[in-house]
Amino acid sequence: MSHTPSPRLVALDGLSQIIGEGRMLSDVTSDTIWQALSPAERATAQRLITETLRYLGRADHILTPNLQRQPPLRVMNLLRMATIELMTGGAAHGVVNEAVKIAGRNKKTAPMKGLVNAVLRKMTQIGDEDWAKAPDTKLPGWLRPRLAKAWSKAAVARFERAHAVPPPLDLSVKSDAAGWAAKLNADVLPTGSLRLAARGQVSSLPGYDTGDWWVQDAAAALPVKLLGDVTGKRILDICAAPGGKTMQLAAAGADVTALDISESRMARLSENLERTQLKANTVVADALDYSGGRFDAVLLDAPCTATGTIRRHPDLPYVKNQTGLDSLVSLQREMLVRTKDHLEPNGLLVYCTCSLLREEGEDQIKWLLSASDDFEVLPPSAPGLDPDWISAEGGVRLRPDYWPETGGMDGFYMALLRFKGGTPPS
Ligand SMILES: C[S@@+](CC[C@H](N)C(=O)[O-])C[C@H]1O[C@@H](n2cnc3c(N)ncnc32)[C@H](O)[C@@H]1O
Repeated sequence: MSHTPSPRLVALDGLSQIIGEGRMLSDVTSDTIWQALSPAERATAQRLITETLRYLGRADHILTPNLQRQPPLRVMNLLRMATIELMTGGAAHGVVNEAVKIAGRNKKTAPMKGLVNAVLRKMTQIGDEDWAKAPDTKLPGWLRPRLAKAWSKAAVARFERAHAVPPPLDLSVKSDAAGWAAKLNADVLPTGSLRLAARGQVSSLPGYDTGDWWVQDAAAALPVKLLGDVTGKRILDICAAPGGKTMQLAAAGADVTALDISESRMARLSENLERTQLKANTVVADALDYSGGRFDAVLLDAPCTATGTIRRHPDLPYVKNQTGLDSLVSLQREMLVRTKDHLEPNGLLVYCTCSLLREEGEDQIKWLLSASDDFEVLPPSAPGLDPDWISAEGGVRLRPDYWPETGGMDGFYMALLRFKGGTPPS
């Protein structure tokens, strides 16, 4: 008898930790039990978790009329996972049997084997149309009203629609976008990123080994472009890891210093630089303590709720909360103010966050301008930048419901500012 755990069981444990304990998927997958799975099994377990979280609202809508009362969370998660597998092409017999077996393996859930079997058999009768008609997964209570107030209820429904669609694969290329688009059968987006329709093993695509491109959502690639021509400029990239923006800056000819507090994430940045044969000075430090002289430009990609990336990371709504938001807003403000110590007079600052919340975007720039006379917002310009994206205070607001016909984009906020020079040192 094999002692290796099944991917479905590992996925169920992971799911319960994400939904029940607010652990991040990236954290869960680093547990030792995941190392006992083969790479293909790990990919299956990860896909099961991601899809269950993505379609959880739909699964609950279909499951609820078949349940007299809500079963314990682990059983509910087992039913959700199996239902979603059934509705996305899983073989009925195998999915139902395995779910019943998993229920039987745990003392607490074993008495509910019959329920799991009966409910899932009903799920095998649900047609594709009913599944497609079921409502999208709703954003959580701490986030939904806030986003509705900022962007309207209709916009939030469109965000939820966008979150239900698996995102395309976007790449940033070192050079020759058109040539790489032809080799990879990709489209060149208006902002210059490549978009591949087909998903698959990224590392087996042409150009991966030679480091000609890296994975980066089109929205995440825009902040660096606001800096214009960076050739020969000294640029401090604060909160740089794993290095998507560092690589863009280095590829564009800047002399980059990449700083991040996390040693392990910085190790990934170094690996990425090595693969792409790009160069940057790397510093592991707390941005609030760093004093490394003055630069021509600073890019601050501040830590945030990452609510703009929910379509890529459907675990985020379970992991982040209101308390987290409040402390992130304070940290972002401290980091913004500290950029004065790193900028030459007239130096440029790009502030950005992958958040859908005004609190971490528009409001931060408004706050900075009201708290200090040292900065002014400059009009943003970049290839493909739609004037409709420009917000009242002069930043750029990107949302997951933009570009719906070509596969959407991550939510992001960015603003370009000029440092006027500040108070001369006494
Ligand atoms: C949004 S991610 C950066 C993504 C990166 N700029 C890119 O394009 O690949 C935010 C980063 O902020 C870093 N971070 C969080 N707090 C920090 C601090 N106090 N000082 C420096 N870096 C910090 C995290 O380790 C994380 O890598």
